Order: sequence, then C-alpha cells, then structure tokens
Amino acid sequence: MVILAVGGYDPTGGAGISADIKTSHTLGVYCLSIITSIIPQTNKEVYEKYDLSKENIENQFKSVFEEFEIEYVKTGVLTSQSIDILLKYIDKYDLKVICDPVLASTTKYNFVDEKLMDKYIELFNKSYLITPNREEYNKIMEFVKNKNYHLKKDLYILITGIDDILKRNSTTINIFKGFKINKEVHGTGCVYSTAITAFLSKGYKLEDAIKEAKNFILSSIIYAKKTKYGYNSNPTYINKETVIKNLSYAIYLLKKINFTLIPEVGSNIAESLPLPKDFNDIASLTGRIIKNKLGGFYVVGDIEFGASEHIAKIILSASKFNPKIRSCMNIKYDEDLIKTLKEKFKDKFIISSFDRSEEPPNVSTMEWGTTIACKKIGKVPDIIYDKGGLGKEPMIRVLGKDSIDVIKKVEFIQKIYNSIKEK
Ligand SMILES: Cc1ncc(COP(=O)(O)OP(=O)(O)O)c(N)n1
Ligand SMILES: Cc1nc(C(=O)O)sc1CCOP(=O)(O)O
Repeated sequence: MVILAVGGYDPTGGAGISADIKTSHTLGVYCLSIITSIIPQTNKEVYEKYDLSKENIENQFKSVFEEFEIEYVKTGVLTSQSIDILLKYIDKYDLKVICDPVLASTTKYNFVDEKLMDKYIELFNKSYLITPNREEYNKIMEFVKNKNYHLKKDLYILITGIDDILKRNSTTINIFKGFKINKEVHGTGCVYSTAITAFLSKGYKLEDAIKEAKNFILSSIIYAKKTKYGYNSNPTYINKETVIKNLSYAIYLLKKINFTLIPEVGSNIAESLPLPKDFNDIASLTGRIIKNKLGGFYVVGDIEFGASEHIAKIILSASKFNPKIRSCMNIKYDEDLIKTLKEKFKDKFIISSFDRSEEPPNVSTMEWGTTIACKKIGKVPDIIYDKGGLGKEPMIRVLGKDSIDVIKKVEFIQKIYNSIKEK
C-alpha cells in the first residue's frame, strides 16, 4: 500500500510530514511526501512559515506520480500554489483526498487567510473526506455561509474531538466515542487523518478506518514523546496481533528461566490492548503455569483474549492509574524475597501492597487491592503483594508495560530469590 502526504515540514517531528511518515510507516503503509512549506516551530510557538515555490512543488508532484501509482492523498498545511497543483492531479488521476484543514497551529499561528480559504473550499469539493476539529469546522461553515458557497453533498466530514462525528450532506452518519486524555499532544490531528488514510489504503471501509484510527491515535497519545514544552505525537500501533506476539515471546523467554516462583494456584501472565475496557481486551493463558514433579513447570493452555479473571482485573485497575501499564503476572510470595527487594533493590522495583483483612465487603479483591496499592504510593508499582488471608494464598504480582517487560522483571526477581535461598 502507498499513500501520498502533502503538507508542511515541522523540524521537531511532532506534526506535519514527519508525523505523517511515522504514522504511515507504523501502520505498514509506504508514505510518499510532498512538502508545501517549511515551518520551524516548538510546542510554544511557530517561528515562521516558508512556502516552497510553485515550480518546486510541481516537481515534487511530478516525481512521485512518475514513480508510483497513487490512489489516496492526505493533506496537511497547504498553500495556494500547492492546492492549484493538487486540483489538477485530482482530476488527472481520480485521487481520493483526505483533507485535514489545518487552519492554524495549536500554538495559534494562522496558516490560512481569506484568499487561501477560497482555495480550500474548492479543494473540499474535490475531496473524499475532510477532518476538521470542532473549531475548524465552525470556521469553515461560517465562511461557506458568509460567502454563500456550497459544499458538495457527497463530501464526508469528520468533526474530530473527544468523540468524533461523521457527517455527510448535513446528516450525522456515525459518532465515534473516545476518551479524554489530559495531555495536549502536538500533531494529533495530523496523525489521526493520516491513520485514516492508511487504513483506507489497506481496503478498510471508511467507518472501520475511522474506528481503527481512533484506537491508534489514543495509543499515540498515551505513548507521546515528552518534550521540553509539551508532548509530540509518537505513532504507536498496539493491536491484538501485537499483544499475542508479545505474550508468545514472553512465554518463550519464561521457558529459558529456571522459574520456580510458582504459587499453589498456579501463575498466569496477561497483556492488554491500550485502554482496556473489559476482560475481552486482555489476553492470557487459558490455563495456568503449574509446577511439575521434576522442579520445573508446565505452561497449560493457549493464549486467548478474555481468558483471565484475576490478572485481568489487576490490569484493568492499574491501567486507570497509568495507561502504559498493560501487563501483569502473579508469582509465589516469599517473605525474605520481599524483604530483600525492599531493602536492596528499591531503585529497581517500586513495591506496594494491600492487606486482605482490610478488604471491605462485596468488592473484587483484585480491583480493590490493586487500587489501594496504587493509591498508597500515587502510582502503579512494579510489584504488588499481599500476605494472604483465610483460604487465600499470599501472592506477588509483577506489573509492567508489556508481557516481555514483566518476564524480564520476573527473571531478575527469580535470580534474587535463588541467591537468597542458596545462603
Ligand atoms: C507542519 C505542521 N503541520 C501541521 C501542524 C498542526 O499541528 P498542531 O498544531 O499540533 O495541530 P494538530 O495536528 O494537533 O491538529 C503544525 N503545527 N505544523
Ligand atoms: C487465582 C489467582 N489469584 C491471583 C492473585 O493475584 O491473587 S492470580 C491468580 C491466578 C491467575 O488467575 P487468572 O488466570 O484468572 O488471571
């Protein structure tokens, strides 16, 4: 699959063509790119907008259309020259254009004046989809009304926000529910519209492309790159395939460890999709990891979504405190081990706990215990333990950003345990 991104260049990589290429590459789609303007900026301000010449933009178009077959084009920051050229190519190659109408930067630098708005309306009427945020949508509709322009009836309009509204011919077709994540990430709009374009190029129907891109953008916000003045988009795609591959490799690694910290109830390891809603967003073994009679262990079952209850509840609770924590594994409790980890490895492991004797009635122990352990220290720890209760085995739970991270922590903990027991 190939798509073409036409937009401005942001040297910090947060928005514009850089964000488009990162997004497309992350989704396995080859991204051609045409630069309209060079826009040095930070997350505090835009320094300038240097528009490339009509001749240079024409040669950029000529090169990519000479070298590739192109069906989908995503646009970011445009200029009059680039719109004029694009309009000719739309007709010549019957292009499907997804136009992200970037009227201004989040840092309030205007990219568009009235003359350019006229051009944008012409482009919208040759586009397949436009993806304005609510503010951009209102400005566009006010401009259209004031100038007595019209938008073609078959133009899809996705008004983006926490929830996104898909409209066509003034009719709402679908609403795509989202989450409010308190993090302003530079380039979010670029990444989202490019992700939609990439999924369309893979053959997804529009509404499925939007749904998939919405999940993708939430991951990209969670894993955004912290900068001095804010956050930059960091396109990250974690889907069911990613989770299953991680768990498979984690279990492969476990089998290379002399793993003996197996509780009587057995162990399980689980990993979730980003922002899991319920058990079905979390994969684990359908069985358990159980001791065998030779001092080793068996891995029982397959890896499936919806297979875990206890570990899944731990992940569901922990991810509310830190959405980057997507995996957990329970291992055997040992008092000397916890003591040693607390005293000698406090720089490596953050440890918290809960006390079953303090558990209120009618709660899920795993949800209540995980929440208590996280609230106690104001974050999600690497290890949550409890000393058990009536008929309840004491337990250590190891948490991490994914199941491979968890297994590496378990391997380290096992080595500490072995060193203690050898003494
Ligand atoms: C070169 C360039 N392209 C696009 C933008 C817009 O990015 P941002 O201001 O972060 O807005 P959203 O992408 O989040 O809508 C830019 N600043 N520079
Ligand atoms: C039985 C049990 N209790 C645990 C605890 O952390 O207290 S972990 C565990 C085993 C894993 O269970 P599942 O496969 O339902 O996730």
